[in-house]
Amino acid sequence: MTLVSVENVSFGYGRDRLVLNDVSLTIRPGVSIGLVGESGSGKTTLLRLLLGLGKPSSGRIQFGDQTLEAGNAAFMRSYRRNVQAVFQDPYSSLDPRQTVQGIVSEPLQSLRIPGDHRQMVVAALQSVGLEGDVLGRYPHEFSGGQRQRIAIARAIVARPQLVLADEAVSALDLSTKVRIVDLFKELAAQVTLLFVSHDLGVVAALCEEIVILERGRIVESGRTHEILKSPQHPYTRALLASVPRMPELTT
Ligand SMILES: Nc1ncnc2c1ncn2[C@@H]1O[C@H](COP(=O)(O)OP(=O)(O)OP(=O)(O)O)[C@@H](O)[C@H]1O
Repeated sequence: MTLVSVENVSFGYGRDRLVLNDVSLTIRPGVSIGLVGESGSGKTTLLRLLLGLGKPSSGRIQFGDQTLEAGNAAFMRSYRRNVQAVFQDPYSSLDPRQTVQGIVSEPLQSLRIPGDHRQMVVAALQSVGLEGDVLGRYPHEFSGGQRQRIAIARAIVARPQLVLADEAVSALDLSTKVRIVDLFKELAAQVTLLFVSHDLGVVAALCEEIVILERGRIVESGRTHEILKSPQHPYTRALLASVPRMPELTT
């Protein structure tokens, strides 16, 4: 079964250079995938296309049996219900004028999801390790790690099938990073993750499968432990050699 498939997708911002070149990958329910590559390899661009924030120059993205079409409002509503995102910077990704209640309930409101929103928000906050007493507080009252928990609560409150995380732990200090990676690990039992990172150590700790992107092309993909054990492509070997692995994350 397939949740989302990226089929032969190419994309360029300008006319002359492709930032993504014939990229194909399959996201299956329950199988978290790490998308790894150096800065500029096209990870964020692929995530933007997966969110419907841009259109492939060629190829397509399928959600079930439907093709992702950013202009199709009805499709996008059901897609957004199922596909949510967490971004890198927990300082800029939360609206400073909104309370935690407002921030976390935003997908419920914009997707017009019926039910007791307050209760759903409290449940989402609890599953990221925050208590309901934070509801009336504002982002500036929280640390970076707590803000990232709030952003994760917002991503899971509508019970999506897939969460796209873009360098979601990169801006955090090491001990906070370890705790948020642990939280993502717990979440991976309930929701499929596409975890974008330049940090192979983090991805190895979280994802069953890895896709390696080099300058817009997939050079290697497969099961994480196999790729870590015997990387086939020189680029993967170079990435493995250059990334400091964190022992507490790789067990
Ligand atoms: N809005 C844009 N307009 C033009 N070029 C862009 C734009 N956004 C990204 N690029 C270029 O596309 C390429 C891929 O960028 P992208 O941000 O997708 O890579 P990345 O792997 O996510 O890198 P990073 O880890 O640094 O975020 C880079 O060469 C970048 O300069």
